[in-house]
Amino acid sequence: MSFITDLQAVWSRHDSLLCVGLDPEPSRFPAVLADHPDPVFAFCKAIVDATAAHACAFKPQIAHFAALAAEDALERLIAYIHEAHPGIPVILDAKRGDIGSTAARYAVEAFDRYQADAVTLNPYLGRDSAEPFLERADKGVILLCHTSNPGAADLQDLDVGGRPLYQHVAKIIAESWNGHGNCALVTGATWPGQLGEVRTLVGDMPLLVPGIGAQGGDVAEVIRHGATADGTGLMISSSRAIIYAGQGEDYALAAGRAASDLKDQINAQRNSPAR
Ligand SMILES: O=c1ccn([C@@H]2O[C@H](COP(=O)(O)O)[C@@H](O)[C@H]2O)c(=O)[nH]1
Repeated sequence: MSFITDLQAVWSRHDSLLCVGLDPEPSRFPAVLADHPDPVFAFCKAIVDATAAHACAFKPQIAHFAALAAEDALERLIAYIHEAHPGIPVILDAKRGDIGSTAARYAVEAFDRYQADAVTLNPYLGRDSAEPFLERADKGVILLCHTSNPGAADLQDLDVGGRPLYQHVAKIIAESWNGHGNCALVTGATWPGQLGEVRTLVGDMPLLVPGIGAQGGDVAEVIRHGATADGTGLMISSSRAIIYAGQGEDYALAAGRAASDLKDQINAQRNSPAR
């Protein structure tokens, strides 16, 4: 199995395009974890178990672990997801990008140390910077194309020879970097027009779409502009709106309900006659 085949299988098995983001921030943890000896792992594990049935992927963001010196918790968490919820891909959101020799070490970090199924990369150092990741044909390589933040337009929308820069990124990756069929692109939910342009340029390539929930993206717009003809093609990511849905002892239950509700909202749009 590979990242892409696992993703296609879980889209169908869980009838879900929802990617659950894991961004632990201890200041937002429920009081019940205050004296826990291993709070980051315990919090994330509870969220994973409560949301797994509704998820097509998990996306831990590495800075949220590294800032806490909790890389060990991240390693154990990914191992736990593979063991307890096999077949649900883990995307390490690390946005790596560096010269080839360093990129090779980042690939070892993501795929061998952390055992991630896919990793996010910044493509702006060019093809050689992505090569150590691209050559791992069973792993997913998810490259920033049009990000969800307000400043995304500053550079990514700049006109370059009659086309915005992000469209060049989409075309180059689809036409040249995707020789192993293991590429995907990050396109933010908060920029639905650009999401639609990317979909047109890259065919059925999977798109990781952050920006639903805390950043205010619109589910209907994402499905309308981003879904493939068969109603898949998307990993629609939400972190804070799911993992901090509840503050009490039942925080994991609340996260499970938030994930289930968002999955249902997404599916209602996938099945809408207006699509
Ligand atoms: O364009 C991008 C790329 C990555 N992210 C990451 O996704 C989550 C979003 O968290 P929410 O709580 O759902 O807003 C976070 O880890 C970002 O680093 C993104 O938001 N936009």
